[in-house]
Amino acid sequence: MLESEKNPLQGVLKCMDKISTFIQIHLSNFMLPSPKPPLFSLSHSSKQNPWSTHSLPSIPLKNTKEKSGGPVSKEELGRATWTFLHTLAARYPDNPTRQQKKDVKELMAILTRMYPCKDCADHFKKVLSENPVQAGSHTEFSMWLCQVHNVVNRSLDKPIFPCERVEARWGKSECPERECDVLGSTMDFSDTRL
Ligand SMILES: Cc1cc2nc3c(=O)[nH]c(=O)nc-3n(C[C@H](O)[C@H](O)[C@H](O)COP(=O)(O)OP(=O)(O)OC[C@H]3O[C@@H](n4cnc5c(N)ncnc54)[C@H](O)[C@@H]3O)c2cc1C
Repeated sequence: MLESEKNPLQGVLKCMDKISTFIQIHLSNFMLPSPKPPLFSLSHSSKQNPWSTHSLPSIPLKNTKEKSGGPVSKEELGRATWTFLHTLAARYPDNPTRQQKKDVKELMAILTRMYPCKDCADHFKKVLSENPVQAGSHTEFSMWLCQVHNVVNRSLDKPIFPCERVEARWGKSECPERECDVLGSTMDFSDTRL
């Protein structure tokens, strides 16, 4: 005698079980599709990206020595900060306003508190206390910055930079329509698109 003949409900239950399994398999296929390749990639090789013909162009990484993302090293942070500071000094006006003098002093003081390398910030605080900021003119500020950079260089056994060459290294490049001018006379900071 068959099982379903013993209990007619047994056959119905088995059938429902099969239907339930079928639905579960198809639902999971629908909700978890096979992984698709990324829309675009920073890699140089189009072979790695089968969708490359439909994607945005690859962005070449400028400096292959430096990492393309993630936290920066102490050296990268230092280079970027010195680049910012020397560029700022290169654009610093011959006759700064009282506010501009105040701003650069404050910027240096902020570095001693907030520079994201605690040892460097502490060391720079000491350097500043022995070499107070001189920002009375463009030449004064860029020379002062060169000298304090040299104090840091010396402490790290790095070569001393010849400060008479600071203008050649960091000096004003061509800035069409004075767009790099630190005076701010041509910049409208109230423009929210900036
Ligand atoms: C405020 C500050 C404090 C720091 N303190 C520390 C610290 O305590 N310990 C630590 O390990 N690192 C510190 N660093 C980082 C360190 O100074 C270097 O930036 C880092 O070691 C990378 O050095 P680099 O050889 O690539 O050239 P960097 O010193 O970063 O210089 C970048 C470029 O500036 C030019 N340059 C070099 N010297 C001068 C100068 N005197 N005037 C003008 N231009 C110059 C050169 O062309 C050089 O390639 C500090 C950085 C900053 C901004």
